Amino acid sequence: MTTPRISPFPAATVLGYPRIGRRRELKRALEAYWDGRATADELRRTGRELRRDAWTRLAELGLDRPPSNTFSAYDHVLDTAVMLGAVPRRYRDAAPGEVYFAMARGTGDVAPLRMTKWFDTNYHYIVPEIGPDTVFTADPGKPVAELREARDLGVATRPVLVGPVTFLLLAEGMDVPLDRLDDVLGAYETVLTALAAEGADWVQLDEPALAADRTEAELDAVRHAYRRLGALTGRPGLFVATYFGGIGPALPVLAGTPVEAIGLDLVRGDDHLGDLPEALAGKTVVAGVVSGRDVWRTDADTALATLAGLRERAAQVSVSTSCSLLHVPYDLDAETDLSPELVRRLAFADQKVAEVVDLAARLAVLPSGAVPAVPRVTAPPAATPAPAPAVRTPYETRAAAQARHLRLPPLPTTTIGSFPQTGELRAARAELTAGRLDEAAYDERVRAEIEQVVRLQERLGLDVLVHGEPERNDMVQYFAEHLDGFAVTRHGWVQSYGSRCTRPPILHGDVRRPAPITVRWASYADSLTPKPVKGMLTGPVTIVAWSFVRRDIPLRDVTMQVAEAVREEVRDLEQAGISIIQVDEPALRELLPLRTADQRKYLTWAVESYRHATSSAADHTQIHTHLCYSQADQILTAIEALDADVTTIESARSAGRILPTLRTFPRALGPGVYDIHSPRVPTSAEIEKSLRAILDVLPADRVWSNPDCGLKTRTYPQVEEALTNLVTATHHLRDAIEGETSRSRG
Ligand code: MET
Ligand SMILES: [Zn+2]
Repeated sequence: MTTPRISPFPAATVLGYPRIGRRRELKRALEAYWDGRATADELRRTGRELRRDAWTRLAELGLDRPPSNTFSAYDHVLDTAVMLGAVPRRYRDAAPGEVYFAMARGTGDVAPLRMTKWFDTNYHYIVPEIGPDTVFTADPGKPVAELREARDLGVATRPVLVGPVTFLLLAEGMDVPLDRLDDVLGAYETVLTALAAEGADWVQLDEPALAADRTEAELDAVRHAYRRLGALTGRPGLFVATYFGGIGPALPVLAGTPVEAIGLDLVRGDDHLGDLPEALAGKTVVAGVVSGRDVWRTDADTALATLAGLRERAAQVSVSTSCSLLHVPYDLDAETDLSPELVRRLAFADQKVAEVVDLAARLAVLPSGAVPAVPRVTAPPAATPAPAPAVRTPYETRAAAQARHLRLPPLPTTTIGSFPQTGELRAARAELTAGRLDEAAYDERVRAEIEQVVRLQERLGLDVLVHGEPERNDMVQYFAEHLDGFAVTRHGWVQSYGSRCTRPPILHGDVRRPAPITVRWASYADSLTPKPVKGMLTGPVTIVAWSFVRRDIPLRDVTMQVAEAVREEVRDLEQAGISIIQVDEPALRELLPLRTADQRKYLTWAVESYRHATSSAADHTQIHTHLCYSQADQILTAIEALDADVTTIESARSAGRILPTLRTFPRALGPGVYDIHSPRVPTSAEIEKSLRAILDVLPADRVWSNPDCGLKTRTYPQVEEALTNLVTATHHLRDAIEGETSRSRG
């Protein structure tokens, strides 16, 4: 084994940087390309410009040797799959330039790869498919090209790759994905060699999977992987970045391998600090003291104390972000509407880069051995509402009261809330924001839209109607805009997946509801029709999950404050005569802690907050909840504990895989019968088949018929056709059920 000659790791760094563009240039370029309005060359040019801007900006901010290969045309896990040659056979027929997007988005005939959330973030990655006979053929093209591209601009960079262990653990298609480790490592060796030949002195391998519970066998795989890569001749320096939490037992394992640098998330995983293994003495510790997951300014004194303490124990300490800055907006300076008091507390990506640079400078002049005392911060007392007596009467009693009150047919048909957001509606909203349209005129447009949506649903013959959510730009932001304690940004976009971005609100103070939020829209819809109209609210957990949340009081207390506001809204909807109220919690699973030991505590307060929000409802008021995205099976007990009368849940997209686990669910359920993510309209035969599969596992008197999720990303023609088919299929089965009931009554 030859010991590589490796230059010192930079004193300050970031693990990654946003890539969608300050004005969402990548989003626009991708969508233009997909619609045929732009060529592949134009798309490539946008990519090059965005990379150039990122490297230049990082250099301006004082960062030496920034990361490269953090750009992605869609997703970095997908990039890794392609780099390793793991392209499933069914995509190989796509035109050469189209294979990548075929995997991400599907083609006319082939469905895309599955997509799911990246650890406990709201970023979604494309799930690689690895089978026993996947052939790994390394293609270092992308990381090598970016390294070269940056060098041509005069910037030396550190290529970033998803690490082999995390890559395999995220893949599906094998019972024990790590069985393929040696084959994958062969491909990584080729890539590392190519990068070294191109002049990379360091390569960053991201292993966030180490922040979750890992078995002994998995830790053995980590040891094996980094011993093997470490033994490679002529390789670059290896920096293994871990993040999203402490890595516990994986730390001594990593420290026992030849990797030169180890990245630790010291924002979430400060439990590391107590027992840093001796072996770190020879390593560079890349200390993630600046949070990459939130928008708060770092407390410099606390961070400096941590860094100085670490320096006593490691060969070198580099100051870093806790994870990639992918999860925060670009630049606070672009925000002109935030209050100065709030701005003083905030840091977006560029401000965080400045923080790591500044901390590194302060650490450098701190005499060695000097460990500043950690300042004590006392959290302000919070105004948390005491949980309400969170029990409704037993389900059977409620269900009977609701049946009398609502008189719904078997297999009631409904939708999840949103209807298509038309271009006109978005334009009207933009006009309102720009001050070219007044509130009254805007409200008129919204009402007109509500009326159309109600008429459409009546025409389609749906049983429980919705108002269609036309007033909402987003299911969280809309509530944030109407609650005290939140601020919303103008340009604070964060990539959610592919070309999709969200603008998370900033929850910075005590939450209060100054006035009813949704009541007038729901009441208006209700006034137009004799059919029941379902009120539509976002649940407390989802509101906090999709916001940047204050850290001075526990998340549980923040969530209870939000729950109190939702509770007031539920009460007001009920008083306005709305007898079905849906409180959505699609993010319940997302906040689930990565470590099993922490999960129960979270689920307890999450459920408590939901029940606080909904438990004041009268017996005859039917509470619905909605969850989407797969993996609901992992938290089914908590979903049951929400105690909603009706739970609608995504099922069609994942081909009914969740159904067997629902067999014993004690209350009514609406597993989706129509995948709203696809522009393809399902036939009534297909929907009937889905419904039959549901009726195979659930009693007919507890089943609802509805799509997987809201319809706002679809077009009206698609929605009309799909819902027509949904109603036809449901009526067909309903007739059969009613026939049976009358026969058995004899
Ligand atoms: C991501 S869940 C969305 C639920 C919401 N009520 C909608 O229909 O859009
Ligand atoms: Zn949904």
